[in-house]
Amino acid sequence: MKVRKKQSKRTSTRMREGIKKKAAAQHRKERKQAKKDVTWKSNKKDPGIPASFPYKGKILEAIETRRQQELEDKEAKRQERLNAKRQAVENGEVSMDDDMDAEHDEGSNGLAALMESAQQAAAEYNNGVGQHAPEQQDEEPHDVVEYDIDFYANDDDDEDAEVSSSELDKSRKAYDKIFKTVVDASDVVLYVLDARDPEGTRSRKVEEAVLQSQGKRLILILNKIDLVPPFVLEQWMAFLKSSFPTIPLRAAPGATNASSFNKKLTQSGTASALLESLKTYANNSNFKRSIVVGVIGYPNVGKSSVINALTSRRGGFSKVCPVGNQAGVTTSLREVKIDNKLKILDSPGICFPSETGKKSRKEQEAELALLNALPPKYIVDPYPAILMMVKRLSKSEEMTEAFKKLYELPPIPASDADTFTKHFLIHVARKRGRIGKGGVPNLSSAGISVLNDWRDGKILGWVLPNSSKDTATKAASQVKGATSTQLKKTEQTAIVNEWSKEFDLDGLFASLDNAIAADDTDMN
Ligand SMILES: Nc1nc2c(ncn2[C@@H]2O[C@H](COP(=O)(O)OP(=O)(O)OP(=O)(O)O)[C@@H](O)[C@H]2O)c(=O)[nH]1
Repeated sequence: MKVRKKQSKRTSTRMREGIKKKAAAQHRKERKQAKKDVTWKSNKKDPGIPASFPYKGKILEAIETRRQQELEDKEAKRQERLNAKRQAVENGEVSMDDDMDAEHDEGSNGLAALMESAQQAAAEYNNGVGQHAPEQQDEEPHDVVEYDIDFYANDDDDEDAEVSSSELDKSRKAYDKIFKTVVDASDVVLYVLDARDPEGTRSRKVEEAVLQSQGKRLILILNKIDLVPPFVLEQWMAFLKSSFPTIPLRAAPGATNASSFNKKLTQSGTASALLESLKTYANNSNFKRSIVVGVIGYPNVGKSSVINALTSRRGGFSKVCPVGNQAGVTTSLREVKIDNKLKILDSPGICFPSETGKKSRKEQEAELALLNALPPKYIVDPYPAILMMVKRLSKSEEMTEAFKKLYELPPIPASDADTFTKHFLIHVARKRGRIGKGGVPNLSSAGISVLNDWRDGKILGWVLPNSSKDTATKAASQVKGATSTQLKKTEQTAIVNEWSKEFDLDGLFASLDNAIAADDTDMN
C-alpha cells in the first residue's frame, strides 16, 4: 500500500515576508490612529501644588530641604569614598591617576578637575605639543607671531619627574610646573587680578616666588575695572600700589548687558597704556634679546584677554589667544611676539588650593565658583556659592538695591541670609521656568543661572580692601619661608618706587587718574 507523504506546513519565503509586511503595515496604521485619538489620553502633566493652597510655601520648603539633605548625604558618601581611595593611594594600592579619574567621573570635584586640566596642560607642554590652532588666528594680518612652546622646554625637570617615585609627587609637580615655567621664562610677570575680588584672586605664593627670582619684575594687573564703581577701583589701586606696581585694565569690552562703570577707562586706552609701559621697560633694559612678559592668574580673570588687548590694533579686537566666559579655556602655554623687544606668554589659569587649605572643601568650591574659576559642569551644588554671594551683596545698600532690581525681587520676609537665599532661588526658578516634577522649583538649575549672571557681570558685586588691619603684612606673614627682608614695609616701598620708574608708571597713572576722577564726577 502506498503511504502518502504528509504535506509540509512550511510556506514559501515570499508568503512569509508578505505576512510580515502586512502585519507591520497594520501596526503602523494602528499606532497612527492611536495618536489621533485623544479620548483615552490622560493629562500626564502634574499640575503641582495649587497656588491657593495655604501651606504651599512650607511644603515647597520642606521638599527643598529634603532635596538639600539628600545632596549633602550624597556628598558625604562621596567624600567617604574619596578618602578611602586616597588612603589606598597613600598605601600604594591604587595610582593617583585612577583616583583622579574616579573623582572626575563623579563630575563633582572641581579642584581635582582644575588640577587635572592643569596637569594635562603641563603634560602637553612637556611633550612639546604645538600651539597652532588655525581657527584661533586673527583674520587680519598682524605682526603677532606664535612660537612653538618647545622653545622653553626644560629637560632637567623632566629628568626629575622620571626619578620621582611617588605618583602623588609627580602630579603635584605637573601642577606647579605651569606656574614655575612661566615665572622661569619671564623677565616681567603680569599677575592678573579680578577687580571685583582682587584679594580672592591673589596669591602671596606667586609674589614670593617672583621676589625670590633675581631680576624679575612683578606687575599687578587689576582687570575687569568696568565691573566696579570708581570708588572701589580707587581704593583697590591705593591698596595694591603699596605692595607692587599696579595697573588698572579693561582687557575686554565686556558683555553688552554687563555693568560698565569707569567708562572713560576704555579697553584700547588702558591696554595701550600698559603696552607703552612694557615697551618702556623693554627699551630701557640692557637685554640684548627681547624681554618675555608672562601672564599668570586664576582661571577666567582675563589673562588671554590681556594679550588680545595688547595685540589688538586701533581699538579693534584681536583673537591671538582663545577667550571664553568659562574657566579653563586656556589649556597650554602660548607665546606671542609683540615686536622685536617684546614677547608675551599666556598660561592656563592657576589656583593655589593649598592657600585655602584650612577651609572645608565645600567652602573652597563655593569660593572658586564665585571667582568663576570653576567651569559650571563641575559645580554640583551652587547653593553655597549663591549664599556667599548674597552675604557679600548685603554689605552694601547699592549692591543690594541693584540686585533686587535685576531680579525684580518682591519683599522677602527673611531674618537671615540662608532663608533669604532659599526664597530668592525659588523666585528665580519660578521666573525662569526652572520647575521640576510636581511643580517643585529646581533650585540647583536656578542657582547655576544666577552664577552665570554673576560671571557675566550682570550682578553688581565687589569686595573692598580690608583696611582695618594691614592685610598685606598679615598675608605676607602667612607665606611659608618668606624672609623678613621681603616683608619690610620700607623694602616693599623701595621696590614699588624703583619698578614704577622702570615702567614709567607715574606718567601712566597721571592720565588714568584723570580719567577715573572724571568718571567719578560723572557718577556723582
Ligand atoms: N567685563 C569685562 N570682561 C572681561 C574683561 N577681561 C576679560 N573679560 C571676560 O572674562 C572672560 C574670561 O576671559 P579670558 O581671557 O578667557 O580669561 P583667562 O584668564 O584667559 O581664562 P582661562 O583660560 O580660564 O585661564 C571672557 O568672557 C572675557 O570676555 C574686562 O576687562 N571686562
